[in-house]
Amino acid sequence: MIEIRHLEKRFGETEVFSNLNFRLEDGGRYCLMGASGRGKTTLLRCILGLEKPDTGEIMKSDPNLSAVFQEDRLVEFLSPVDNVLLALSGGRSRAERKALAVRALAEILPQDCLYQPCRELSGGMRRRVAVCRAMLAESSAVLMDEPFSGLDEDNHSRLLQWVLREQRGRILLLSSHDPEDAEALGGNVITI
Ligand SMILES: Nc1ncnc2c1ncn2[C@@H]1O[C@H](COP(=O)(O)OP(=O)(O)OP(=O)(O)O)[C@@H](O)[C@H]1O
Repeated sequence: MIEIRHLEKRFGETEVFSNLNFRLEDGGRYCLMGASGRGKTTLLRCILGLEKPDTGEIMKSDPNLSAVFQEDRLVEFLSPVDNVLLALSGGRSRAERKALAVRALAEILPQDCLYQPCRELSGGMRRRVAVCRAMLAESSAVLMDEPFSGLDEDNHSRLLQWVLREQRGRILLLSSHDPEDAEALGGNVITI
């Protein structure tokens, strides 16, 4: 569970948002919507603890969150498989973790990309790696900032369906400008 109470954020004299209130339930799917510049990225950064709100509270029942940022933040010289492996915690053998990463990536990327350095991949492929890494990480919530930007329609809907299948009872909160994403997430829209 993540609960936001009376949240306010300003940058200097500029108010980004104020008196923001909502609650995200475990297993819930939520689409964060709002015109450009309304503060979606700032809000996600506040929830992730990367930005400090000026007033209000953010309560999390579990602090382990995973994220996809607007930029991919991949390790460029590593392959998709190795990037995803970096996010997989211990508890399983390396061979098991690798099998998990390969199986997941093979569902959303062409097979011949799995072992290429990420810097050689297209923008859309890199996006899919970033999404896969966040979804496979152990976390209680996955926060994604416009995760489908740069993807064509086919890959967009395939990746979205894959994300929904991989949710595993966690909170899913993603920002998007696309009403079809909101609909696919069950119509739970948080407007900012
Ligand atoms: N570090 C910062 N310093 C000053 N102003 C900032 C900072 N970060 C964001 N802002 C401002 O806060 C406002 C909200 O920005 P934010 O990136 O959160 O919006 P957004 O809704 O995610 O936009 P988009 O849909 O274009 O990604 C903007 O006016 C932006 O210029």
